[in-house]
Amino acid sequence: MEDHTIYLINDIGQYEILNEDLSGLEAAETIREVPTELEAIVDQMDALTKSLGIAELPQPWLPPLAERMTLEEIRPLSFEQAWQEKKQSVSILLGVADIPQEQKQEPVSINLTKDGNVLLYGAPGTGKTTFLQSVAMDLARNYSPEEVVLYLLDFGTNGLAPLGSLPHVADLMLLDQGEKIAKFVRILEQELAKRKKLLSDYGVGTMELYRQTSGKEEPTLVILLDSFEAMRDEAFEPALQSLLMRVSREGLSIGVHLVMTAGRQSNLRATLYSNFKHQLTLKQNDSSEVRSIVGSTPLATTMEDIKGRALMKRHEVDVVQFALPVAGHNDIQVVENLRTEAQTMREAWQVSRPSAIPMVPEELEASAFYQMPAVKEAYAAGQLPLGLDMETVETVTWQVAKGNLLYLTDKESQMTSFMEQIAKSQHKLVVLAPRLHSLSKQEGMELVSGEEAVANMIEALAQRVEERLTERKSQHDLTLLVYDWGSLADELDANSISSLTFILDKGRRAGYHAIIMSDLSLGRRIDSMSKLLKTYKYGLSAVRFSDQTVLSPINKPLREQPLESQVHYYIEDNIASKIKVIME
Ligand SMILES: Nc1ncnc2c1ncn2[C@@H]1O[C@H](COP(=O)(O)OP(=O)(O)OP(=O)(O)O)[C@@H](O)[C@H]1O
Repeated sequence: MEDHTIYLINDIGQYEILNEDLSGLEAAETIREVPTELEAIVDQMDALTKSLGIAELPQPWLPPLAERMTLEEIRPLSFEQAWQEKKQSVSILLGVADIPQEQKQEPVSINLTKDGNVLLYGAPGTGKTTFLQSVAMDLARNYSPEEVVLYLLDFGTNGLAPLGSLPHVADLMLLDQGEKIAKFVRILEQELAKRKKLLSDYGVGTMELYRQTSGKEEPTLVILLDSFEAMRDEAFEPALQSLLMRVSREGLSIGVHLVMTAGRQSNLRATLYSNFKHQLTLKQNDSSEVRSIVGSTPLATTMEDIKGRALMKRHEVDVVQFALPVAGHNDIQVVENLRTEAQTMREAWQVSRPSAIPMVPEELEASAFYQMPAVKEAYAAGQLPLGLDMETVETVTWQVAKGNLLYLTDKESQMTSFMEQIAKSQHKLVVLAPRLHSLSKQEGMELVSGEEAVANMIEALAQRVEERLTERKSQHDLTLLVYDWGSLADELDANSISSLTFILDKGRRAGYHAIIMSDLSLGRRIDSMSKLLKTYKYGLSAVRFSDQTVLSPINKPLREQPLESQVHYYIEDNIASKIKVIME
């Protein structure tokens, strides 16, 4: 509290009071705050103008931008209705811009069809993930899943997960799903190539012209990527970076767009970020970082520390408050409401949804495999399903026309398990096994073991093959299973081996097809049957190519990784691919 008393200091240094204390404060019992003169005058004028009934003049400036707003508050809409309407282009509503020099605040949108890609930077916790949530919700409410398809790459803190159930979302990928991301890259590469070809077939330069000339339409694909920097040093990084580069460069004309967030511009290559027409930034710790993104502006040093408050270069650099995707008093409520609305949209969309990135299950249970519709169909059609293609997830079956199938494995348990799988087929089966084996007799198959019995069976079969060849019967009649050739070979004499070689070599033309299971000792054997097997280019291998020399396709990987559990090589026409099998 200030003391306004004026004193005279006399010759002997004493204080003499010169004025009277007019504050009246001595009378007050407790004094907490004294109004300033300005406040007292303002209060007095306020009371006076009210008592005289004088109306307030409008303020010459707009109130400051709201710190929280939702998309719905800026532009209310019903998604059911919006999905029905045909639109010329795809745009996203970001929030509201403050333009004090023009005394206005206005909604800000970005037209993806026209401008392509968006890149938002920001220090940690400034609102990057929320921005992507809003972009996804705005797109989902305005465009049907037939018009816009979203791919979500969530390398941050799972912030995009609540959007997963939107019917527009083809798939959601997390940082630790490298295999899925690698597959996503391949799928998108194919999609880009397909779209470019569509345009060239019709001799047009944009998707809009393609729509007009062909009468057909492709959905706009939007890739939302949160936390660009987080993918550093991941195995998929080079492939994904090169895809992002391609999309940022070529995506505009073919309707594939990128909306991405990152911390700092210096973490990206200039060749990448310069392809983004719109680069925006939330608060940064360093104002020079802000200037390098939006250009020189005094606003760089005065950015307020408000969540979702950004700078965006339009005609000038403007301050923009991003809208929240949905209402909610706190983050938990926002996430809850996001989930609910995404689910409501999913239920409302009864038409087909975009295809997810096909992935085989981490662990393929035998029971689940046999329940798969495609597997059931294959068995019903008389085929033998071998496993699921790792890339397409389609069922791979034994193509009898391609020849006898060689199965190489160093585990007997895998041979037994494969045998059970074969026994479920409708083929007429004869199994030749060594004396010691762990096979149990299965319905529908004739199990022969022991030297004599096997030798007799081989002679009988060889004779039958001769007869059928003369009778010109070539229809698939019998499947011969040679179980554990490595052990069986040691039990057979030269005659039996030569007859067996004859059955395998000539039997196919007589409808006698064979599956041969062997351990890796096959590589060292020099009998006629083993020599024949070593010429096979059709088979399954449970071991790496670097561990065996029998099956050696032309596309052998240079640096071969160990095979993951339940993954085998499937070699057809000397080309290898990976399949997931139920053999463990
Ligand atoms: N537009 C907005 N309006 C109001 N609050 C917001 C807005 N955007 C974000 N927030 C709030 O700011 C906080 C951080 O948001 P968000 O997680 O999106 O930031 P981030 O930059 O992605 O963080 P990180 O760097 O940790 O990934 C959250 O509490 C969120 O609710």
